[in-house]
Amino acid sequence: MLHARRPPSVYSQDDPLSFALRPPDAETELERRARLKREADSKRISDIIDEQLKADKRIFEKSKQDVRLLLLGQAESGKSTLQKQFQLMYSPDTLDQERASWRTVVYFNIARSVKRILDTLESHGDSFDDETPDGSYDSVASKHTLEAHIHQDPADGSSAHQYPSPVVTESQRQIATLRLRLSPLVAAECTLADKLSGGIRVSGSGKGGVYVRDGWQSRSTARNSRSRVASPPNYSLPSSLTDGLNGLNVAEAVEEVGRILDASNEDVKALWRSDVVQKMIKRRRLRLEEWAEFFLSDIDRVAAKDYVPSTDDILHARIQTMGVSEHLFEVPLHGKSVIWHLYDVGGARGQRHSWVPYFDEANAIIFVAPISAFDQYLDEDPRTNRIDDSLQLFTSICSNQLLKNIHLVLFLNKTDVLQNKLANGVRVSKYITSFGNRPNDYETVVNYFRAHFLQVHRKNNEKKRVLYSHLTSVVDIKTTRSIIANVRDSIFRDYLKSAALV
Ligand SMILES: Nc1nc2c(ncn2[C@@H]2O[C@H](COP(=O)(O)OP(=O)(O)OP(=O)(O)O)[C@@H](O)[C@H]2O)c(=O)[nH]1
Ligand SMILES: [Mg+2]
Repeated sequence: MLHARRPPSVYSQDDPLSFALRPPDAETELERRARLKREADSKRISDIIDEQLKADKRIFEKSKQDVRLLLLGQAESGKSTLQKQFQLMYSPDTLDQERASWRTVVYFNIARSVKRILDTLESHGDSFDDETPDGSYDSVASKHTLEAHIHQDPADGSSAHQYPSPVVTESQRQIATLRLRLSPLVAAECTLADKLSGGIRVSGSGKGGVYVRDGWQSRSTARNSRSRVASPPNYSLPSSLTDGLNGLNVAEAVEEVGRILDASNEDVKALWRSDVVQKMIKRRRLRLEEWAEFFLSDIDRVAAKDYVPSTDDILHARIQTMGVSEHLFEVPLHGKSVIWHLYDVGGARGQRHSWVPYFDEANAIIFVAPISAFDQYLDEDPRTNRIDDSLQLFTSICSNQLLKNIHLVLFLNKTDVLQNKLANGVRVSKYITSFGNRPNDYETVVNYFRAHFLQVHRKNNEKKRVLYSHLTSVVDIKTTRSIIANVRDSIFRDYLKSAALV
């Protein structure tokens, strides 16, 4: 075999690239130095690019080890509240930084609740006949059979009935006066909604809720000024105060609403404590959300001049999520830290399409179902019972092929609200026919609903995956903290197995 001898040159004679890089035959010393410098510069740049590529690859490899947790469930189920609890546990500083911006939401929640109370009173002619025998409203309440998923008209007793009274009573006169005096606060509701949403209106937002996207906090941060202008001495607020709200920036508008609330404090209290409102609540003619009662019952504190939202206030404040918002946390594991991506989604029907792109990469889901909602109907579709909707949604999550191998956790939430409803005599069988004659106590009701969710899971579980279920009240810091620790450990166990780290 012939072995051709190569010329003793570093530049191959045949390789076109080497040929191109070959120094010119007649190179001066100056040209040689310039060429070497050029080559050194190119190599330096090339090395930097290589390093960058390696770093990107390392980040990519590392991000493959991140945990991606989806919080799913219908609107108002408690997903964002749970996200706040994660934040409180793993990134409390960021919650502190946002604290001031929650004042806008709390004021908005109060203004909206006052408006709802006044609207309901108006539809009843500002009076309420308490003499109607107990249970008479329930004769029109529709019933639901969970197994059959039958949707009927809710007619839940909240529809408007006129109680015409030829004589204006003292109580009606009082309400009419309060309505007038509270008009600046009611008018402020619209402005706050606009400031919070950045002017975005979402159709089908039910009770007229406000949707916010990720990062709304920076838009609505208001200075918590301690040197605010003193409140007007009485309640006769000039209409220019509210007319001008729209022209103010967010911080100024919130300060202005703070002044209005401070001045209206006694009127809000009088309305909230009035016999007619309390009777309507007791007889379920007026149904306020959890957060409305929470803030109205503590109006002296919230309406105070130097009000700063407490952590409890932040957990109770209500604002609807739009789309999907991602929150990053460093969660410790065996002395190292793992990045958790928490995806908090909008749960209303019109928002659910935005969840799907996150299914592929997710490691775990917490499905949040509010079991207190047996007597409520969807804002988006008033014919659908909310527990029924939760069960349908859970069915589609359990049966989704993309989610077959995902760690699945179920939170049966709002147990405190359920307890209150049952203690106040609300009977499950009025809304859910299949509940039948079972005792209307907490234990029985919880077991009944839990059994329905477990059944959905069992029927859609070819892969024999475990379902971790918890009874929760995610506004409660202490219990939620220990449940989150429990969920974290169970997710990590699966995570370590799949990462083959044990
Ligand atoms: N009392 C009580 N209130 C709760 C509980 N969980 C959530 N809430 C309240 O219910 C309201 C709705 O909760 P969110 O966390 O905003 O609901 P969500 O699931 O994020 O709703 P969307 O963003 O519309 O999908 C808030 O005012 C919460 O404070 C609970 O367990 N008990
Ligand atoms: Mg939310």
